[in-house]
Amino acid sequence: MRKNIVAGNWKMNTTLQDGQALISEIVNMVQDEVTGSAVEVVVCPPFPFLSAIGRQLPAGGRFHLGAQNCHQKETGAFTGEVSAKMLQSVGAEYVILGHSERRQYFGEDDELLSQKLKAALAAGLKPIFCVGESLETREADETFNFIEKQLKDGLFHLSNEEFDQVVIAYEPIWAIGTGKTATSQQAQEVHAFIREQIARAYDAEAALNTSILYGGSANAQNARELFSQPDVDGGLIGGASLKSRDFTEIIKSF
Ligand SMILES: O=C(CO)COP(=O)(O)O
Repeated sequence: MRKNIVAGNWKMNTTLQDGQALISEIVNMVQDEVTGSAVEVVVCPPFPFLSAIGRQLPAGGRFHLGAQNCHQKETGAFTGEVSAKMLQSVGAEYVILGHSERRQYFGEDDELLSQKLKAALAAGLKPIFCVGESLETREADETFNFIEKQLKDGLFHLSNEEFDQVVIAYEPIWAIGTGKTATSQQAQEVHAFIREQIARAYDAEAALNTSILYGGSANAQNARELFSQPDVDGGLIGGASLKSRDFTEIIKSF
């Protein structure tokens, strides 16, 4: 079901203590200041903090717990890895998959991501599936072709029922951590294109029902303008999710 979502991707940041202080501030601020608007908040801390941070989220409210990755297998001899089922068992509801940092630094390709998607869905997790082009691709005027291929090869193999559970995040690589946000027009253009591709691969209803988030230097100053676009249903926030005031302001931007 299409919802407004603000998700914080903490990446490899904070200690347990810093993370607990951060989430306690965020929960208090959001509870005090965000009253009416129907926006879901997903917090994605590093693996070791999931349980502890999850316990700090008020149950049954707008807060939800997410992880940043999972392994494609359910169990087994994969030293150092974490399965989707494990994440589910500590309270995670979402998992980010296909982030450009995973694709770039850990060699995750469409084939592997397809397996991870299946594993996440089988464990009852909702994937936040990321797509996005590099600066080179944008400058070569290949953005739409590139996104189309990422969706086709990575995501559109899912059944209708499986796809229903998926949130998509458009994260142009050139905007991640660079302070260079996509303009609201650039974001809207790609989001509308993604929706069109969903309609083609599934149907119009699936397209209308999918939440599509923007990520890449989204902050307290530009969130309102980005979120006002008709096909932008929220944000996947990196740096600004580590500052309680900024993250709360982004949540308040709806
Ligand atoms: O990669 C991101 C979220 O997943 C975006 O990161 P920044 O908000 O730090 O640019």
